[in-house]
Amino acid sequence: MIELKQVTKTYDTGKGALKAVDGVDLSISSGEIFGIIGYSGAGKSTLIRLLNGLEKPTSGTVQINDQVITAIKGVELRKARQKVSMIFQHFNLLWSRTVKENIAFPLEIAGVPKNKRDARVMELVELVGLTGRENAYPSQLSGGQKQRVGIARALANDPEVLLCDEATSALDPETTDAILDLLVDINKRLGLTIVLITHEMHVIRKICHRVAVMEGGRVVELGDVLSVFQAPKEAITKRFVAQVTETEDSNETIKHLRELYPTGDLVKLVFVGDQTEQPILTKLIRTNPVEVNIVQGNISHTQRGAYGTLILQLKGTREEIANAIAFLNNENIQTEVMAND
Ligand SMILES: Nc1ncnc2c1ncn2[C@@H]1O[C@H](COP(=O)(O)OP(=O)(O)OP(=O)(O)O)[C@@H](O)[C@H]1O
Repeated sequence: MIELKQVTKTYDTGKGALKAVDGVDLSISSGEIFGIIGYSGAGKSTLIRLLNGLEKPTSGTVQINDQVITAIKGVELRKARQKVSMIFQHFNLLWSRTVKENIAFPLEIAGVPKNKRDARVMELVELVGLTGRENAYPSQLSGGQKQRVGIARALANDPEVLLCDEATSALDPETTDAILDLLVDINKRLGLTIVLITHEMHVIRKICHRVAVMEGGRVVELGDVLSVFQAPKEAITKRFVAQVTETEDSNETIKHLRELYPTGDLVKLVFVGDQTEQPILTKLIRTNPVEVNIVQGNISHTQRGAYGTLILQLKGTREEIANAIAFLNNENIQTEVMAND
């Protein structure tokens, strides 16, 4: 539904030309929650402005559904842009208007008559969980409530795509989670395509289906969130993944665990997707005479399933331990012996 082909955006700065976005190819499906992550200056904001036609690429094309938005202008472009809405880090609300009036604003601009507007506003207020706060002013709302107004306003004219520009970066962790849950709910209920930019891997892990990692204007890694978390390829991706996973296998950690559990083998199990739902450990203990201790574990949940690692201490004869590991491999669990007797 969204197709970027060889998109480049160059800015003329005092010090010469700067490629903010550099040869980006992207294909985002309808109904997908797609995350773009990168550090400051990576080109995320520029890319998102290219998606809603606020910026024109220096070269390349941006297509949304069957319309190449880089090829249209004037009324046609304004119409196409109505299908792409946006929410912002600092909410961008009108401070002199109430919740209801803020949400009604895009409807007024679109020329929706007053009686229809009121009904639509109440529908949106309910959708984003603001019932009872309709007449409050933004200054009377918490950060999370302000973003709910931002979301309701963005949805007013039934967009096909919602762009989120660091939409939870100004919120505390608990409120962030509530807003992310709301975005997932809206994605499921309305089938809305969501493209979000962030520098927080937690946001990607919690709600995205796929992720693109940007560095220096380029997309350096792209994939299903679960695969990227399980096996990040680029150094920058590994740094982002490390934001939300423990690094259990540093030499120091292994040494520390060995001191705590001096006998048997320490074996790391890597789980992906459905396996985390299965009673693998119960089966292991029932079918193998080894003694099993759970030493450390870290299972995370993404929109595409769970992934994670578990470190076990396996005690028994060499043959019993080898059989237990073979059993796990047979169940499609990756294993790695971190230390043995
Ligand atoms: N209008 C502009 N004129 C000149 N340079 C710009 C302009 N907009 C962005 N840039 C430069 O382009 C590069 C990418 O900026 P961009 O804002 O897209 O990155 P970002 O990943 O969104 O970072 P941040 O999270 O800090 O906004 C930066 O070096 C920035 O200074």
